[in-house]
Amino acid sequence: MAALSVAEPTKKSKNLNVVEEYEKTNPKKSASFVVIGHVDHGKSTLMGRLLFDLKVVDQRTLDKLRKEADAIGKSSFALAWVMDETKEERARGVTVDFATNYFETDATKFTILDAPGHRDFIPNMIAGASQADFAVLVIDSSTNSFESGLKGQTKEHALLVRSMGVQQLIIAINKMDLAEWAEDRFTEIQQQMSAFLVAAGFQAQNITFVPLAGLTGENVVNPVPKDKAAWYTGPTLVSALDGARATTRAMEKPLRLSINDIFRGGVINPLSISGRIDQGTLQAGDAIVAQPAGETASIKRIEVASQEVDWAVAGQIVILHLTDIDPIHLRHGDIVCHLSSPITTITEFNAKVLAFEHLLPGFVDVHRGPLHVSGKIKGLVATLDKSSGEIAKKKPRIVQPGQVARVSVEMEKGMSLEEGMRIVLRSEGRTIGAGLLE
Ligand SMILES: Nc1nc2c(ncn2[C@@H]2O[C@H](COP(=O)(O)OP(=O)(O)OP(=O)(O)O)[C@@H](O)[C@H]2O)c(=O)[nH]1
Repeated sequence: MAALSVAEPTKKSKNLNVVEEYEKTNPKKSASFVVIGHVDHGKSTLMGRLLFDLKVVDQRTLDKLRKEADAIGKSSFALAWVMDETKEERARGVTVDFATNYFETDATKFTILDAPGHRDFIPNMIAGASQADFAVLVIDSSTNSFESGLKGQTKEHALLVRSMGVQQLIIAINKMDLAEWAEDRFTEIQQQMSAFLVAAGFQAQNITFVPLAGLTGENVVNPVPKDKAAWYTGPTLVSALDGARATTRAMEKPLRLSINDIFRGGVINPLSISGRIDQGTLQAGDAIVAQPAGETASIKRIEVASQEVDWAVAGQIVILHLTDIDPIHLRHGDIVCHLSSPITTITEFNAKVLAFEHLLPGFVDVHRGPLHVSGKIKGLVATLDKSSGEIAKKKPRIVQPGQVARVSVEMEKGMSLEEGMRIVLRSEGRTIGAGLLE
């Protein structure tokens, strides 16, 4: 008698044309963004306000947070805690996902990547920015705050997301209540920021400025009343978010999904992974390989936003339940590909990077998403013009902070990388540069 197999049979693929299936659904646009800005400029409060006014968070939750905040004499923090609250909620649920928040408007499904308020903000921000379609830069407009932010993280964050390939910015000029909704204050900040951002390589038409107040809510979801700011006729934050250009969904490209989380040992789903599909499509029954582990598996079931689905496309964050896999070698940060078109694993590359500190040939850690490998900058190929990308100077001896340069890098071990991927160079725990693989 044949031995009984305890393994569940591999699910048969329906062999769908996923791109066609997707088009049939007449899909809503979807977009993801990071929230950046100097400490205390109001990032968390603004996102809390947005989620509350869009009714993602209900009055009861906010009342509860208000009570807790009042109890420690910090009533204004209730809105800022909304993001943490939704995170915790999710952590208690079954479909634990990374620290993101979802919301929808009539036009768009949004993902807020990298909820602000993390202690270790820069590395998180880099990870978030490397997946973002655009960034919301929050600036405190009140007296002296904008100015001190400029010396602090306002510029640094803007440069950082630019170097990670983010091209669109929404500038939330916040705390306008404290600036008494003064038009000249808004204009002053807008002019200074525009000059800086254009010099940093953003195109003026890709930057939208919105005056608002996260704490009191004007111009976030609801327009500012005319008696407060008759001079402003532009969009609210939500309409600016809706107006952001649609994601270029790289659906036709080979599947690439960076593993964000691995869940082992469930009874129904012994091995599941989550992550965002950066490009390509997938469907139940697909044969996949995680690189560089080289671990193969079959997709048994797919979940998107807690719903079981037959397929998923670039831009979606998915949970994949896998079979036929030996999970030992799977790692956070591995890239899931179709078995038929795996990503290459390389040990050398050229990259276009923005320097945060002086760059010289020498040792660096190369980070891609959550993974990193030791390596070295072999050579400084050229410095580049920030806006045109043309060569400014060949073989510089050193690259200054703020400059963009092409560098050649060698790694001690292979990493799965390909053109267009975003990498970060760190040395002694500090980010010294970030950019794109060429
Ligand atoms: N008056 C006024 N105060 C605000 C506004 N938005 C935020 N604040 C206050 O500014 C302080 C900082 O707000 P947070 O939302 O914690 O700032 P953050 O940028 O998220 O701070 P970190 O996460 O620590 O970087 C809090 O006391 C808020 O209540 C606003 O629109 N008006």
